Amino acid sequence: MLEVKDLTKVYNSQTVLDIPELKFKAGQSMGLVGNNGAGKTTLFRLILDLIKANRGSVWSKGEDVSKSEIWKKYTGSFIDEGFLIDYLSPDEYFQFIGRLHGLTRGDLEARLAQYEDFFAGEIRGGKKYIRDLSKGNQKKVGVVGALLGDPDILILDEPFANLDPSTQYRLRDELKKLDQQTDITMLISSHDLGHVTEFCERIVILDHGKVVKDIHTNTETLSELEDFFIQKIKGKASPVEEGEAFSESKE
Ligand SMILES: Nc1ncnc2c1ncn2[C@@H]1O[C@H](COP(=O)(O)OP(=O)(O)OP(=O)(O)O)[C@@H](O)[C@H]1O
Repeated sequence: MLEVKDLTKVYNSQTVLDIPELKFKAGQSMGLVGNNGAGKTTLFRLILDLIKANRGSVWSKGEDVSKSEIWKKYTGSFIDEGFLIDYLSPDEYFQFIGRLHGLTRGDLEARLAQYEDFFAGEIRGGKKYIRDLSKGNQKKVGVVGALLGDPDILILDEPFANLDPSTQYRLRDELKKLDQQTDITMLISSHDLGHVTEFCERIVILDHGKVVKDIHTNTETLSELEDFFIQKIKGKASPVEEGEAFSESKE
């Protein structure tokens, strides 16, 4: 479904991402974790063809994302506010996204109605431009915008950041529901280990641009992750742990 091959990104002579191989099968949900600067956003930007790799490629349903546009139709994503059109109101923005996906007004309203609780009455029907919304409310607009096209692949960079606790739980439940009820492939980065272990069947840890753990989520995963990051503070975390890689036969 989605495959990263021998992917390298270098900034200022420093290799910030180096992933020999990473595969996601259709319907899989992956939580991407790692400390600040680990390379999570860089990986997502490369998958979305927003930046150019120094080496390697990303393949979506058999197409090289840097050489094809087809994947854009079935991929929903929200990386940061740069994805928004800040001089529009949220409703205008949703209408714009709806038109991109060929949704009728009725379809759009039906899809937006599902997120009424998530919006908590602060997003729709107002006169504010997106640029005047709080960071958390901008995030709500971006995340829902990414979901409106009913994507096969969903990529969200730190969707829980800036959201109040109640909204974080709402979003977590929405993503969990999506994971359980659809065949969507989700790649979600987060600094909240609890949220991603709650609904992602697979957790990948990036450290200094490398995949150092690739875990099938189980009841021990949260404590394994906590232990990994605690060991990092103590300077004891191991480099790439051989044999931990997610089985390739999953693909
Ligand atoms: N445009 C750029 N120019 C130079 N260096 C960059 C650029 N973009 C990212 N980097 C560097 O690449 C590394 C990885 O950054 P990235 O944003 O991918 O990390 P991250 O895991 O998403 O971090 P965070 O958790 O803080 O969001 C960092 O050292 C960052 O400074």
